[in-house]
Amino acid sequence: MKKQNLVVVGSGSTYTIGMIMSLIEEKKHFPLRTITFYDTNAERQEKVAKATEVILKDKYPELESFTYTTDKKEAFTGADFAFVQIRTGGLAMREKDEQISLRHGAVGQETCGPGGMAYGLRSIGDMIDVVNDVRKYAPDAWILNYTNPAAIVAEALRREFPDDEKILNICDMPAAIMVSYAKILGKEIWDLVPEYFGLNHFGWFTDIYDKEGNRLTDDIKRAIKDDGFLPEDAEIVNDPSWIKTFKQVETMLTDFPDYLPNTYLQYYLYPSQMVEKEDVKNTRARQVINGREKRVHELCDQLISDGTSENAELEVDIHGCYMIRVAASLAYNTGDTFIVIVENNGIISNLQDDAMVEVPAALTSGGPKPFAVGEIPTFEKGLIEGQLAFEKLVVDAWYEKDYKKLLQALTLNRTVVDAPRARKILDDLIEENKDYWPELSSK
Ligand SMILES: NC(=O)c1ccc[n+]([C@@H]2O[C@H](COP(=O)([O-])OP(=O)(O)OC[C@H]3O[C@@H](n4cnc5c(N)ncnc54)[C@H](O)[C@@H]3O)[C@@H](O)[C@H]2O)c1
Ligand SMILES: O=P(O)(O)OC[C@H]1O[C@H](O[C@H]2[C@H](O)[C@@H](O)[C@@H](O)O[C@@H]2CO)[C@H](O)[C@@H](O)[C@@H]1O
Ligand SMILES: [Mn+2]
Repeated sequence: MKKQNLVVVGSGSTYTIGMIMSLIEEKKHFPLRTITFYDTNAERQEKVAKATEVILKDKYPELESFTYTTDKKEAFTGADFAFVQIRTGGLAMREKDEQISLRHGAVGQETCGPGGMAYGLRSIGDMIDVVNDVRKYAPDAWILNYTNPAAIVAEALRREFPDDEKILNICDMPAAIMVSYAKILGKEIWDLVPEYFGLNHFGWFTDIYDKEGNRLTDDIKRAIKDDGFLPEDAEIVNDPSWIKTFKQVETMLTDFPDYLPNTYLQYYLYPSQMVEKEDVKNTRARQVINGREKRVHELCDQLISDGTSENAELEVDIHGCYMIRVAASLAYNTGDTFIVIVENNGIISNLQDDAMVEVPAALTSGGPKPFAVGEIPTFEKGLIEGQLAFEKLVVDAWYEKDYKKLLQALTLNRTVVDAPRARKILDDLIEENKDYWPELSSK
């Protein structure tokens, strides 16, 4: 098995330590020769890198080298895989997005509605730069992207790099949901075979099977209706916000029983209820700053001062394992099935070809081979087409620097709807995003 050279882009991320633990857990499936960290923020990167050094010394002694750098050439030369997880504007800008939306009575969320639009307009330029930089020094590397909003980023990268067949955008949410299904069924996530369709953070499981072909969908639906639904992945199992989110699946399933929903549909199906639950002074970004970010930084400080990982609480999570299993399937041509984001081209037969859809695909060294979904029903198709138009308008607006298209996008979005409200939100977002968005043409 060829050992891989991995570069983590955005290595100062709050997810990096979990990713490292997952790389250690999964070393049989995805053995590494080298790990390199790349980040634009040297200080943020250094804390995570120094803690990573301690963990790797204890748990990955066979690794040939671990380095961290802010130099692109040094980072990307020789890479086989780039795992990309950047956040342009940081959690501080996420908080602004969420607060502005909420102040105008709309859902304040990282990737949905106005927050998703604002974040998308910040991410696109940096993501295009990252791909160009990786390609300059590692023309054949796989670029696996987690950077959000993945739907908007994927659409922009599709337009910018139409011939690049080694960029793959993925999301861990369907996998995190499957971890909960697996728990209900008394199985492992990797024993389950999903049938799923939609856009990123906007989709449905139509069926779940086991590897022997037994259909388990009704068992899962029954269990959710009888006992409710809870997160089970280590990263979110005790998080009150995620517990609330998973509980909402039961309501969605009662109202719309045909398919098992992605948790993110709560923001589009119950926007008023979501707004009522939120506190503008303590949106999700603030909870993450005081929660995951603080916890990860304290853990790094402890590892660095102890010089050993013996006493540290280190956990493997689905976020890291999912990315790694995807990479292993691409690297070693195993053809395993994962839910990934690809260009439609007839997969969903009654949806436009140029949509970036989230569907199961067999991952081979020749890339993802998605399975046909066929025709989808009117309700889900209608919802998807509205959301897709929103996403495409946002990317149009970034390229064309067009205010009008952003107003159209927000007005179309189910979390906003009202045109005067869309305009107020947009104007406030423009003010706060001066350093990140392109300067927009005429109002
Ligand atoms: N696709 C998914 O399902 C999924 C799941 C979890 C997180 N994410 C995404 O992963 C990303 C990281 O999340 P986080 O909460 O850990 O954020 P974070 O702010 O903690 O980390 C992001 C890191 O990226 C660095 N960075 C910013 N711009 C950069 C650039 N141009 N080049 C290199 N590095 C850069 C920052 O300095 C920071 O260290 C976000 O985009 C988040 O939305 C996606
Ligand atoms: O609000 P946050 O920052 O806690 O989460 C936002 C992200 O939520 C999803 O990722 C989950 C993931 O599904 C779960 O397995 C675990 O690793 O936690 C993550 C969140 O903490 C979503 O898929 C991402 O796109 C969001 O960025
Ligand atoms: Mn996601």
